Amino acid sequence: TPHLGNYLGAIQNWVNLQEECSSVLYSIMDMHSLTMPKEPAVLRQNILDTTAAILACGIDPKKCFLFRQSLVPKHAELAWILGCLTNVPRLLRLPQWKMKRASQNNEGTVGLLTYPVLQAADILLYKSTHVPVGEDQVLHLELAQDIAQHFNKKYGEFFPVPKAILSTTKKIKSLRDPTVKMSKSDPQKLATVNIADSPDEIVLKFRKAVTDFTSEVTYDPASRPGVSNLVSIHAAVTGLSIKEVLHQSAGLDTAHYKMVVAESVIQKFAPIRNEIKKLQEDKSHLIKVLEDGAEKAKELAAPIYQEIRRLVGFQ
Ligand SMILES: Nc1ncnc2c1ncn2[C@@H]1O[C@H](COP(=O)(O)OC(=O)[C@@H](N)Cc2c[nH]c3ccccc23)[C@@H](O)[C@H]1O
Repeated sequence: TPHLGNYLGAIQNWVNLQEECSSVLYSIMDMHSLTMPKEPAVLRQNILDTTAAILACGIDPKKCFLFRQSLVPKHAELAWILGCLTNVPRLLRLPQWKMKRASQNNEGTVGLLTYPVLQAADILLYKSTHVPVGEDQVLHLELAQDIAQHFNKKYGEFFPVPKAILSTTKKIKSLRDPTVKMSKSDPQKLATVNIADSPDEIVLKFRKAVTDFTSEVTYDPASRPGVSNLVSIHAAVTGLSIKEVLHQSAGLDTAHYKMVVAESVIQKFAPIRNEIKKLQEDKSHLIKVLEDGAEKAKELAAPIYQEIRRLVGFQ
């Protein structure tokens, strides 16, 4: 299920975008998910849980395309074509490869290495013009832009060069190591707050959050990354500015402040958590949402992919 970073850096904006834009696609990236080893039963459950969470956050399949990536096989087909336009050294330089490969005994898989190419295919298969992402994904989007330009140069102007819509929320950091981003794949259970966590889990994770030896609450990400991360989270979930949050917290020590932030997170996600639980009970509804969305996505992709086949010489 999504974590605080996903919600504050991404999903919150997605809900607004579906209101503002006429053609918006959101996808449960189950093929990307395989890049980190998973038991089949776990993956199956994650797909449904993520869908329930996304719907509970306010994504409305009537206002957007919401679908499961692997139900639209053209993502993989296009990734192959785009992979043939991408240099291996470029992929080897990407920080996510280096980081995640380290967690696989430094023996990353082909899937992990070429994952950003699949991401480019996710975007270009629909001739997308704008991609809402957090700043951690900027390098991947730059790769998609370069691949689009490379394709256009080789085969003639075809893909729009997709632009990032960057979220205003800064990267949310791990609660155990505030120098790295909060991440789904973090092996430390206390590092990542999921939006469906129980109040007790949320309190525990914030209580154990790594800060420093100064008890005052200040915002200085460079020299005090731990407490500054808490301030960022507090501001983002309450909708207040950093200044307002600091003003409210004047006089608190970090131990008390952690509980204030935990409480604000609990408050923010209580209704979403209840809605997730309700949606999880209706598995067939979740499956149908993803299948209906995939049919719509396939229709949108078909003529574009047909043209790509012609351009590269498959037809
Ligand atoms: N700690 C954090 N703080 C703030 N924002 C964060 C944090 N962690 C994640 N995000 C944002 O959440 C979205 C999904 O993140 P993923 O890492 O699953 O997201 C990823 O790993 C992508 N490769 C998924 C993907 C696959 N295909 C695509 C095509 C277009 C856009 C995205 C994709 C992202 O917007 C990300 O910026």
